[in-house]
Amino acid sequence: MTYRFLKGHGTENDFVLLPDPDGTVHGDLSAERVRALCDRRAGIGGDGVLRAIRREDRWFMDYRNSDGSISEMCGNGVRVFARYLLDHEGASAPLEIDTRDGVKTITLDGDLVTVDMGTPAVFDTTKVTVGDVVHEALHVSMGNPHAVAFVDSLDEAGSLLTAPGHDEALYPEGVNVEFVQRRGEHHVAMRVHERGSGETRSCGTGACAVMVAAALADDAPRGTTYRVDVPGGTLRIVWTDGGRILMTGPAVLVAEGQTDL
Ligand SMILES: N[C@@H](CCC[C@H](N)C(=O)O)C(=O)O
Repeated sequence: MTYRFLKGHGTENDFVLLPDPDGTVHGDLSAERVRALCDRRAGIGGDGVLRAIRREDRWFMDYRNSDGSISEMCGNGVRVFARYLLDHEGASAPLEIDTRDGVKTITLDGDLVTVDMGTPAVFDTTKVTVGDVVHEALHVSMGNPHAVAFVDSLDEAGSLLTAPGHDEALYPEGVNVEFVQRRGEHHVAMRVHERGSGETRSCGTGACAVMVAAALADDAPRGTTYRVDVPGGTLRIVWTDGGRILMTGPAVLVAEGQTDL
């Protein structure tokens, strides 16, 4: 069967988007299909799949990592998803998108897309390991799990071809690990190993977790905007007086086509 897809990215975190308004085109969307679509040599290529399902008055983002696993939330993905709804489904901002982590509100700032990512949950510190080196990391949930480790140089993250070691009991379903280097006042840079996708060029929820860890370490007043550089670009993130995280960044659709993968 041939079906429609679009390809897009947010700070080079890239996705295959599958329009499936009635939820009937893709059935259960097997992990095998997701892996085939995300394969960078034999498929379309992507860090994950965004399936767009219409549910009564809202669209639902069914997000899958490139290994076929399901995650609660994808920050870059939801901006790309919003771009699709704005450009192809007649939506206008502000708009609401349903996710496994609840409803996210989207606004526009010129070409950039802002997502209200909700309230972070901050837990105790934990440990992550790269080779023999143990790093202290802060456990932050942005709906999905993160461990944020500050380093003097992003090279300390190593190749990130394999997942950093982590506390299996704390993260029974795996964790996204961010390594952060300070670049200046309210300015950090990060690399990430994403659960289910490996090292990616950006992770929106990861950048929010990093901002939260940096703001807590800096004792920064609420309302301070942080610049978070990722290998694929820059995100701007603020922790509001109301305790919510707002993330602003690009969202681009680059291709559209038909596939029978
Ligand atoms: N790239 C995403 C996060 C995708 C999900 C993550 N790999 C997980 O398993 O939790 C983002 O931009 O937030």
